[in-house]
Amino acid sequence: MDYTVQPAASLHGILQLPADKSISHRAAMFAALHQGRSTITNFSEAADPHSTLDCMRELGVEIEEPGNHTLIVHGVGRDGLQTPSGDLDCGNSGTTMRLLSGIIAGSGVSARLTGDESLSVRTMKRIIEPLRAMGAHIEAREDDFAPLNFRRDAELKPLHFPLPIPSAQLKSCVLLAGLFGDGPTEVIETLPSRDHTERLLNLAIEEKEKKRIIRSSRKDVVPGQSYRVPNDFSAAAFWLVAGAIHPEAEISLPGVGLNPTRTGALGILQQMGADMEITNNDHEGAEPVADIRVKSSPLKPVKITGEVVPNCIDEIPILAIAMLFADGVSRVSGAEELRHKETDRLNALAEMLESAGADFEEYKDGFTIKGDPDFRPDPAAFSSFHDHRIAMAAAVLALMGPDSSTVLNGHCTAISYPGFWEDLSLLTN
Ligand SMILES: O=C(O)C1=C[C@@H](OP(=O)(O)O)[C@@H](O)[C@H](O)C1
Ligand SMILES: C=C(OP(=O)(O)O)C(=O)O
Repeated sequence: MDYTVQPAASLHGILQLPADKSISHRAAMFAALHQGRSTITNFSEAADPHSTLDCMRELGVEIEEPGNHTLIVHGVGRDGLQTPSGDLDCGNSGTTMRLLSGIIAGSGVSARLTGDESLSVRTMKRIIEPLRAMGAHIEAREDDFAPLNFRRDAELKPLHFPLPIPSAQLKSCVLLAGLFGDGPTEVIETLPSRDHTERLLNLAIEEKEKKRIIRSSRKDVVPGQSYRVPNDFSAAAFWLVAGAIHPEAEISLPGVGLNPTRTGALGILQQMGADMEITNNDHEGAEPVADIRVKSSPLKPVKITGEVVPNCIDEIPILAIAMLFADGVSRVSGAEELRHKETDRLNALAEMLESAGADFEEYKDGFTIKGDPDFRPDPAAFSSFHDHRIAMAAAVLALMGPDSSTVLNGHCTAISYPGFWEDLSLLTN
């Protein structure tokens, strides 16, 4: 479905954001691996975490959804997963496929993991290699892509694994497989990526020579996952940028997850001069949360380099929109990973910004944008590339236009943010 976006005269309101997608996936998976009942509140209503729920049910885990965003998971423990009768359909969700692969490999259950058109062309070699080194048998299309077929005939061996890319999905996959092994599996991280897995599983972490060594083994007790999932910082980022670039804006976002391995975009927007206030700092389980308020702000250009990219990987499309309205040239480098998401996000941004008439140059690992506080995007029919984050970035850009624009296939926002279009109308009316 295509969505028409009218230019916004102002943006005002308080938004109840969707629950964090990364934490929702993990809450459901880890609750299943816990022996006993977990009650998770504020579980995400988005499509991706629901792909995870469907897979866990296929694996024999009883999950109740009594309403009001609550989930009751009757965990079966590490040895209680059952061979599924059909495929495990991971839908559009890279997190589901990569994390679940670690669990499937470890548990020894034979299973076939499938995905939609987008997920079926995302590389899985990164997880196949370490899982094979641990002893899992995996067959994949072209030895890289879904469908993935898993089989195992002996206990997994522990692995000492320096992460070749700063990916939280890869880190989590290996640590989850490690949970089933007798000896400790060690993942060595040089650039920190989101650490929800370590926090929620309470894994041992050693800091050594600026590296983090994270260990998992069968000795780790999988704790019950009874807590409230914080609201999604990655969803908040769209409104933080919209509020900062729009000349008549004030937006409040209560209860947002502010895990420091996720909030690179907050620091970047602060550096750009965004007028943001953070109050009511608190915790939901192992995760920090706070309220954020943003107001219209003159923005300065910024440089984002590879070291901070893992902490703002999903926010780079919307940060590019902020850069369009900054007073000068901004640059992003070390972000080649964006080419391996739901779509090639560097290419998608290039096409979006070209249709909008922006001054943009794409590189192999990033881009430069010549910003202008008076920039007005040309009205256009923006392609979403069926990628939720590209669709939402295009919508925020369209709010700044002189006339209405369209976001094609804008319903894909439901992958992470089912109420996105309603929230946009709430702010503009
Ligand atoms: O672990 C996670 O929940 C995620 C990790 C990131 O992917 P990579 O690990 O591939 O960087 C991120 O882009 C994705 O949206 C969610
Ligand atoms: C890349 C994303 O998710 P996943 O890898 O889980 O599909 C995302 O949500 O931006």
